[in-house]
Amino acid sequence: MSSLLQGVNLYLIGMMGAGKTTVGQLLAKHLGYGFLDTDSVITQSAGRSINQLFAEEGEAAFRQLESDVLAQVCAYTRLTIATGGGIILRTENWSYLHHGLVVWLDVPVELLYTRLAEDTTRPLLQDADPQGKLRSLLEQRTPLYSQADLKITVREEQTPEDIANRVIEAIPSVLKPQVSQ
Ligand SMILES: Nc1ncnc2c1ncn2[C@@H]1O[C@H](COP(=O)(O)OP(=O)(O)OP(=O)(O)O)[C@@H](O)[C@H]1O
Ligand SMILES: O=C(O)C1=C[C@@H](O)[C@@H](O)[C@H](O)C1
Ligand SMILES: [Mg+2]
Repeated sequence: MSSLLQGVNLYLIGMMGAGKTTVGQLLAKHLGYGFLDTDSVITQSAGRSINQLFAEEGEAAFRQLESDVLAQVCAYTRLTIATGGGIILRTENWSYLHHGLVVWLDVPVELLYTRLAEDTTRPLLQDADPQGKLRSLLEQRTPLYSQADLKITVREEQTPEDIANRVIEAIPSVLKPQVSQ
């Protein structure tokens, strides 16, 4: 599989709680790739949590940091990159994402909500109706997530390892082997 990918980066996109970070780490291991998480790069370099960045600088400033990180990351190869759930919002980010193979982890809202119900680290879910918020964000974002090269629909019983394996199995369907002359 690594030889088919030829070092092309894998970008995981999808909603908060979709499993981009969890599955991305497994995929990197399977592919012999490095792993990066844009949210972690941002929080480490800013020395602040995502909640703090949203509260102190605002969402727009966070989105700018996210674009800056993505622009830097795409200069490297052999990486699996877990992105933030909103990376798909800026058109300019797509010019970077399309340098690699983009995989959408599509997870039903009910499952996202179960996973994140106790989680306080996602500022956009600090809402009176977090499940409704997830539903409306997914509705707004679905046309953007749909621009991925690959869509992996996730069911409740699938473990992160199952999902990583499904991604690996699906890669050949979007990458044609190069024919040697
Ligand atoms: N297939 C799975 N089965 C069960 N739990 C999972 C699965 N994938 C992820 N989780 C759990 O769901 C939670 C959210 O996963 P994760 O942080 O990987 O999502 P994310 O897509 O990176 O979210 P964000 O966009 O907010 O960074 C974590 O607690 C993780 O352990
Ligand atoms: O879906 C989103 O907009 C977000 C997802 C997270 O990964 C973080 O990037 C942040 O909480 C915003
Ligand atoms: Mg993540």
